[in-house]
Amino acid sequence: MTVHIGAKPGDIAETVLLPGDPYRAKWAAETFLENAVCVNEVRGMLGFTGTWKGNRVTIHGSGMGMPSLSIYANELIKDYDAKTLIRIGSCGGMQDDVKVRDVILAMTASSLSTPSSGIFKEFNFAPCADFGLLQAAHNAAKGKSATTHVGGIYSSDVFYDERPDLNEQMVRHGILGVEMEAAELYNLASRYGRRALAVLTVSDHLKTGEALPSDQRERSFGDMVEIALEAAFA
Ligand SMILES: Nc1nc2c(nc(Br)n2[C@@H]2O[C@H](CO)[C@@H](O)[C@H]2O)c(=O)[nH]1
Repeated sequence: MTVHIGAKPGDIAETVLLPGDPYRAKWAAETFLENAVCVNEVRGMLGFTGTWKGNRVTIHGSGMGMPSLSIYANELIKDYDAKTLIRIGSCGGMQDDVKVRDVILAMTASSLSTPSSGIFKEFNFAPCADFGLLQAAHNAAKGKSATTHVGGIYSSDVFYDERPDLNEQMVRHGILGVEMEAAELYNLASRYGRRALAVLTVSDHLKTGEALPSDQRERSFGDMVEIALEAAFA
C-alpha cells in the first residue's frame, strides 16, 4: 500500500498498462483480461490485475496530466517494481495525414516542462520510448485495421489555452499529436531503467476540429490495447 495506491504487495504485475481514464482501465480489464481483480480504487483511480494469454497484467488509470501520471508511475515502479509501463491513451492529431481513429506509437515526447524539470534544470533531456517495445508494437500494428504512425508527440501541460505559436512550430517539425502524459512516463522509465511506450489513438484533430464522441473514445480503442499487450509480451 502506498500514499495513492491501495494494492497489496504482489497485487501489481510487472507489466502495467496505463490509460488516463480509470473507466477505460475497467473496460480494458473486463474486455482483455481473464480473472481480472480490482486491486486499487483509492481516489477512484481504478487498477485491475488479471492475465492475458497466461501473462499477468495490471491495467491502472494514470489520471490526466503529467503530475498525476508521475505520482502513479513513481509508486508503481518504486513500490511495486513495475518493469514495463505502456500508456494506452488518446491524443489530438496535428498532421494532415494523421486521422481520427489512427494509432500513434510515440517514439519521443517533447514538452515545455515536465515534473522532472526540477531535476534536469536547463538540461533538455530527450524522453524516448523503449526501442524493443516500439519495434514490437510496430510489428503488432501491421495486423490491425487502424492506420499506425510512428514519430514524435507533444506532452502538454494544458488542454485549454495552448500557445498558438507553438502549434505552428510543432507541425513544422513533424509532431504527430498532442496529449498530456507520455514525456514524464519516458523520463521515469529512463531514470529507473524500465521499459516504457505510449500507444495512442487519435480521438480528436486540432486542425479539422473533428472529435470522437466520448462513448466511442472509450470503446473504439481495442486495436490500441491489443497492440500494447502484444508488444509487452513479444
Ligand atoms: N492537451 C491536449 N490533450 C489531449 C487532446 N486530445 C486528447 Br484525447 N488529449 C488527452 O486527453 C486528455 C484530455 O482530454 C489528456 O489526458 C490528454 O492526454 C488535445 O487536443 N490536447
